[in-house]
Amino acid sequence: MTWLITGGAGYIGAHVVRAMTGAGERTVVYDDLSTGVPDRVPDGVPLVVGSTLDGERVARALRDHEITGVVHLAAKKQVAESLSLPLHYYRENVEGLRVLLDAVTSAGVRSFVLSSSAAVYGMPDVNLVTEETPCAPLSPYGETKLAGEWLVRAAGTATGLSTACLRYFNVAGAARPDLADRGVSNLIPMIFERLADGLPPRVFGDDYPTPDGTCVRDYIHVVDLAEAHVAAAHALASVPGRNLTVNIGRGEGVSVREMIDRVNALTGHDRPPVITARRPGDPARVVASADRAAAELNWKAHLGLDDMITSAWSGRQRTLPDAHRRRTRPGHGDRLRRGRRPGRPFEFGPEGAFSARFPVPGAGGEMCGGGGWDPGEATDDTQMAVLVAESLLECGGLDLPDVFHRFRRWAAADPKDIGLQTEAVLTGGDPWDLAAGLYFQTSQRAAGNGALMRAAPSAVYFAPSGRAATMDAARRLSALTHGDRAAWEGTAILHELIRVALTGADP
Ligand SMILES: O=c1ccn([C@@H]2O[C@H](COP(=O)(O)OP(=O)(O)O[C@H]3O[C@H](CO)[C@H](O)[C@H](O)[C@H]3O)[C@@H](O)[C@H]2O)c(=O)[nH]1
Ligand SMILES: [Mg+2]
Repeated sequence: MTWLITGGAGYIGAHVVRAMTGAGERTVVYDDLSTGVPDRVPDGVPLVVGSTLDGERVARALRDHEITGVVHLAAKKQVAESLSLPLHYYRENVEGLRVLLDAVTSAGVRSFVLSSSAAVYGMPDVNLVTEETPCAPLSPYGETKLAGEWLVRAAGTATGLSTACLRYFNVAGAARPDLADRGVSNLIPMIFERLADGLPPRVFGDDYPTPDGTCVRDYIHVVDLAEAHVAAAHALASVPGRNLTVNIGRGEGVSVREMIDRVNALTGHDRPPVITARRPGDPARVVASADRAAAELNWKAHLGLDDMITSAWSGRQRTLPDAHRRRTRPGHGDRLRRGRRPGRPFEFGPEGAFSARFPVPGAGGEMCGGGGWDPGEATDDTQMAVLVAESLLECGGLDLPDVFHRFRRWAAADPKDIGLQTEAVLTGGDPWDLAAGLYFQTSQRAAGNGALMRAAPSAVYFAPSGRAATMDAARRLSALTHGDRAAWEGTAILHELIRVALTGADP
């Protein structure tokens, strides 16, 4: 069979592609490259750049490559982000799936495997979660996964399409360092971040009703998870008209504290964690019953926690080497001449990636380059804007020390370009709330440009809160790197203009 793997350039997708080709299946990757990276697609596997919201492009890919099965992994997957951008999640995860299924059922595809999540269960009050445990998702993300399962099952029942919904538990690890997860929003990468920064890992609450008081999860190696897709593909092919829903976990609980201890031990650290407040919405315990997977898919996990940790650690060493190794900094020109680096969605995106994700009717244009930047490459200002956006979403609001910390880590990682003032403030080693002011006192100079250029995410984020909140946040974000009040006011005015443009409010 020939399988279309949507999201095949992503972290999990890249592993699924390799497992499927390893099992002798032909594969084609379909990915909008919003978070996927073309480098992850193996040689010899075609890559079609497109969104699943683009029914025409999907239909053509199904036809051109004579697709007989689909594994659908393309989706948004950040729980916190889904709380602030629910409509975006419904569009990408539900509408994107509906359009895809429309094309799939018209094209005569026989099998469909959906990437679902334990997030459909919400806060399950059971020792082991079976597929019969009631679904009560707690986030728009989990809702979109559950709604996706409904779409898939209904389409299967109506048309005879064989379907499998795989409910992933907590995925970790990598087959090879270059395939590792590049995100940092889950427990293992977050422990790594803290250790690498010389900080104690954080435990989000130790007063849960669990043996050591910390949350318990079922961690599954991405290589095992990928094999579960092969097993599902085979199970569907052997019995047409099947509708399967299966947990993909190990059936073994690991607490946050146990995880931190193990990471410390395996990576040569000795940093006891700090206990912080609970993260809202975290269930105490989510551990799979893996019985149905064994019975229906003849699959079970083989790899353990140590493999997950050590393989993820090797991946991190490879993708973020500069941040913690380099102490001496090359000159500005040298930095601008440096070649590729792993990065943001459109950095070095191949032709077509931008317009595929953001189709503008009537405009055939792609981004242009200049000033040492390639077309579609994220400049230093854009990189800082992304840091602001990530901090707002991950912290659930304005956390100035966190933003400054992200800026400083970015500056220390030798970015391709950085403003002189921004660099001085971020690399000087002064505390976050003093650094910009101290620099201004001695230099008496602080251009407004840098703080202005990263305005978009905070302006969009605070727009619903009104003018005062928006301008106040703008000033404080500006003040992280710029000591001059003129810079703060300029940034505040730009925020307000964006807010007015977005909401139609009276300026
Ligand atoms: O620095 C950290 C990071 C995480 N945690 C804790 O570690 C546990 C695991 O957190 P993750 O964010 O790694 O994973 P979640 O279980 O919250 O969420 C994962 O499982 C969900 C399903 O339940 C969804 O699929 C989601 O996409 C996926 O990230 C949680 O108790 C969390 O509070 C900490 O204590 N400290
Ligand atoms: Mg610049």
